[in-house]
Amino acid sequence: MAKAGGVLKDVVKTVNECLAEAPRFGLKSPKMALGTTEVLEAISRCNSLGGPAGRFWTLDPVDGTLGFVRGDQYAIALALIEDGEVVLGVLGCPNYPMRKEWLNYHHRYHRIISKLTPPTSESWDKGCVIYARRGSGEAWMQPLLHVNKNLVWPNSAKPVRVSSIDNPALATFCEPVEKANSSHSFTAGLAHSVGLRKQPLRVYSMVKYAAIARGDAEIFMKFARAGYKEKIWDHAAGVVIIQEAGGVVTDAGGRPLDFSKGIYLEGLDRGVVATAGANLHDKIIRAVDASWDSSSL
Ligand SMILES: Nc1ncnc2c1ncn2[C@@H]1O[C@H](COP(=O)(O)OS(=O)(=O)O)[C@@H](OP(=O)(O)O)[C@H]1O
Ligand SMILES: [Mg+2]
Repeated sequence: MAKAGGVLKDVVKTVNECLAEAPRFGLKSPKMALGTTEVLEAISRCNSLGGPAGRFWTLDPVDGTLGFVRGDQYAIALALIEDGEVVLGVLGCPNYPMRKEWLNYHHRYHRIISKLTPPTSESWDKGCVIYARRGSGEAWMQPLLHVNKNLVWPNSAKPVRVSSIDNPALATFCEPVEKANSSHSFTAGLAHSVGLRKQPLRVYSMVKYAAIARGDAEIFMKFARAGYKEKIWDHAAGVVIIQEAGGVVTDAGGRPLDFSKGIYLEGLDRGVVATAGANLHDKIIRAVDASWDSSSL
């Protein structure tokens, strides 16, 4: 209980610190700091079940729970959904490495490497926030700088764009780390049939979406076991970010993910396929069709 009280105090403090920053974004701050009851009341208003009409936020406070507890990749994913369409997506990726090769390393190795390689002054070591607004044709990446052990968020976002690689032999595909979350054997078969030559990049969480948007990988595939229903908060932010960065995201039938049916991606056809471009996307979708019936999914 004492611990929960401490967390609540921290939450109230953080909420008020954020509200005090509102004028920087052209919004009004409340005249007085909010008390615990008011913050709890605001939180308990979060009861949307989604659906086709209206406007709501969807938040995954820790996406990639396993990655988080292992000190590896995880994401904080926030998206705004309006009338069933994702209109804004923000992905906080606190462990996203500056160098894409580091995404491959085992996290313990990565930790050692990052200790041995001090961050350079104008660059960053790890951690970024990626965001995009529907229809803007742009996605942005704000590096998180670690200054004197504190996270600093200077206003220095850079545009990100998907990779221009469309040759499968040069493309990297990423997928969930856990076999239980997506069939590694099915994606290995697909990879072989479309001519992907590189080892899969297995990364926890929606950092996979971030990797496609940043151009650090070209393909993301997830094929969960039959009966598993994907949740909107595990995809919404990533989908709009990849699309605005120039990529393609659909289900395995080539249809857009449907965020208008409540908390699940109802009607999702087999799995999720995100790619940097249309050519890779066509190839994957055709390969799924060709091999689906003989798969055990
Ligand atoms: N059985 C099963 N099949 C498919 N998907 C599942 C399954 N169980 C959970 N989940 C959801 O997948 C989210 C983690 O997906 P990842 O792509 O990060 O997978 S992995 O951790 O890299 O293996 C994970 O998100 P978090 O709970 O936020 O970690 C779940 O929402
Ligand atoms: Mg999640």
